[in-house]
Amino acid sequence: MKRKNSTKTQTDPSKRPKKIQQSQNEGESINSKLDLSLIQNKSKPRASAVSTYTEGWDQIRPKLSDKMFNALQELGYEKTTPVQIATIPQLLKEKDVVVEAVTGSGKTLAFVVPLLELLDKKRPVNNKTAQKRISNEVYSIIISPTRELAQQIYKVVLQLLELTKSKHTASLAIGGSGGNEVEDAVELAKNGASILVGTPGRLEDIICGRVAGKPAVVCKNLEVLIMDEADRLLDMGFESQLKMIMSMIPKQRRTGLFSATMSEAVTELIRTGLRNPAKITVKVESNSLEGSEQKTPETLSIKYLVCPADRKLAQIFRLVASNPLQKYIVYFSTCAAVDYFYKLFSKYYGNIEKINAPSTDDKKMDVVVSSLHGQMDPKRRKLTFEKFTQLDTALTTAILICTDVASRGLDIPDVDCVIQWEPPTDPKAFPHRCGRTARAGRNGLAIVFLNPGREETYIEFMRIRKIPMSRMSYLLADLTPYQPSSTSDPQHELYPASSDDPQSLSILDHLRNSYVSTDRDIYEKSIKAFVSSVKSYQKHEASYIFSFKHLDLLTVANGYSLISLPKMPEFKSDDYTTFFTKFYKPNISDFDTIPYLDKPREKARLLKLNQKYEQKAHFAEKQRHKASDSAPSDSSNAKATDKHSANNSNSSWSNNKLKKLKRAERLTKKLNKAVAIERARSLSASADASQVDNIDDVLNRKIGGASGTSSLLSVYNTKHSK
Ligand SMILES: Nc1ncnc2c1ncn2[C@@H]1O[C@H](COP(=O)(O)OP(=O)(O)OP(=O)(O)O)[C@@H](O)[C@H]1O
Repeated sequence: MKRKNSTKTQTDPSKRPKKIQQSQNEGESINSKLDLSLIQNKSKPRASAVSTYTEGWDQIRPKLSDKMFNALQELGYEKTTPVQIATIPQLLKEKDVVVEAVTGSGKTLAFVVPLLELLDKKRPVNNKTAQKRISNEVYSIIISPTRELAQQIYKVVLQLLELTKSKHTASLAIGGSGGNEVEDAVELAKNGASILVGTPGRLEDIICGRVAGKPAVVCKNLEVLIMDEADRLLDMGFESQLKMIMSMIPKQRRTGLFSATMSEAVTELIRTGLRNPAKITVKVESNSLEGSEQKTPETLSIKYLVCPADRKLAQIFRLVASNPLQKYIVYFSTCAAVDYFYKLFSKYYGNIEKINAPSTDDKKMDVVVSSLHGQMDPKRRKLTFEKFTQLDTALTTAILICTDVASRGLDIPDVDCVIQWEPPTDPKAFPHRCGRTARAGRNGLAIVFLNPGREETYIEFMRIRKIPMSRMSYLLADLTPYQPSSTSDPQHELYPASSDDPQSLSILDHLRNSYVSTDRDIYEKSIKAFVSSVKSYQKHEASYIFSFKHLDLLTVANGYSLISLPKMPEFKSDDYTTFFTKFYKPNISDFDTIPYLDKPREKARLLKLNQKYEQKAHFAEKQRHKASDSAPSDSSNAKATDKHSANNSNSSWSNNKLKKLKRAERLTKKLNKAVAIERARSLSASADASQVDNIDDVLNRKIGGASGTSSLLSVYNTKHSK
């Protein structure tokens, strides 16, 4: 892993790619074989620190306009990257393109530059033409799968429009942006925008008129359609929107599909939406895959770390401790897992809740934790993304915890390390996640955790897909790499026995005791996170590697610092006992007693709980009346019972009565409990929220385990207190 004073890299001009093979022929693959020898450089990278520089912008044919050339120089883009030198001429020559090039290789400029140049050539906007132009005309559409990526592309477009002093305009069309959709559509209908950048659903609304009742824009003179992350657009189920948009725009247009990974599904899109496209594939010569190319940038080092699921958290904390003042992205598979681990990380690093708040002075913090996932409010997503992007790692360590919503296309400068808690369910997402680091020629490290055993096959699985990985050593508590002794059990070749690294597991107990069992919000999040992650594991496309039946669920649960196991069919009844004996010795017997730390929320919860018990009590009383009305007298009942046991007869009448009586007896007991609780509540009704703990004490004593797990815990506690 890169140390703080080691550097990100810049290519020595003398070591520029020796050979870039290009084909101007349609349908022929363009193979840019790159010699990516790098040199260390002590300074922070500049925008131009692209190790894959090839030719100058002036080498592009047909030539770029002077104003575009100058704008690119002004932005610090001194040379083109291979994908740019290969793609821009094709689009300028009005050819359709399908472009596959590794992450961080500069695909955005590869379509934005020719798009602006084409519009200036084919649809110039000046005083004369402006009069001829239909006011709400759109000349170009760029489609992106996510809001964040659309916003990022939009920024690049605006920057170049401004620097080239273009009269063209651009507009952002993304769902849930917090704006008024109707107003936006009316504004577009009035003034139009030469370029629309957006997500498929929102673009479809605007183009097909779903918002304003009729199309907000006129597309009959549309020149260029770009679909970025094309395979992802299809994976996300946007095919119908894409088809609808394509049906509303002229067939005589230029179309470009871009991604770092192309899938089978894209073939159909190419067939229906593109006309004889040039296929451009930028390949990277691999050092690790001998004689072959790889599908990830050469400056990206991908490592796997094999360890049991309950050591991952400690490994991450140790990694961060051994490499502070860096930017980390940690991927989880579900939104619920992100929410939970965001809380745990923030608590662990001691800056909970300040992080995503707008007014925080991040610079004062040592470790800034933030989170991002698709179910977050769009405004918060935007804010978090911007803040993480702007954080300066000279002053702070920054950790972004996220789902795959942040795996595609996002260009966050200076991300040093990407950590994957587990491989993504869709193997295609893997290089995209890794590719959030090592962008534009900088060095970067991506680490993926693998459970020992079957999951280690993933290394070969990725190698076949031209994604090389190497092993990373397990970090010990003193932050040195683990080295097995010659006498070590072969099972512990990759990581030590838990008895040799007790700190790794004691971190989990610390988190449980300090946070999960003291804050109901975190406790509930822990359960949701675990359940959602287990479900997600079952969805792995490579299910023969990620075999659910081989997953050690109890170790996974321990890795989540759970204090109770959720009721899931996947757990056998003795799993509960195993968990509470082997992994966690609970110090809590009733989960109803865990309070929300947020006082109004806790008050509302207690009120609800109270109502629940009142209802139960009411019901119990009704049942008792019913039972005593219809039951024979005690003596006759006793007689019946005696008779029943003496004769061992199975008279259905007496059996039913007996059951009813027993039920009534149970309900009466519950009623008595509820009455006692009610009494305790009315005593504390006038008490303020600070007395909540006392109420919990009462609850703790009076209410039995609410779930199967709590009863088990009670059994466990009883046994141990003996
Ligand atoms: N010619 C260039 N010279 C220097 N930097 C460049 C050049 N072109 C692009 N970059 C920078 O490279 C970074 C990555 O570019 P971009 O986001 O377009 O990559 P990408 O290929 O689209 O990656 P992904 O597949 O992850 O979406 C950006 O920060 C961009 O500013």
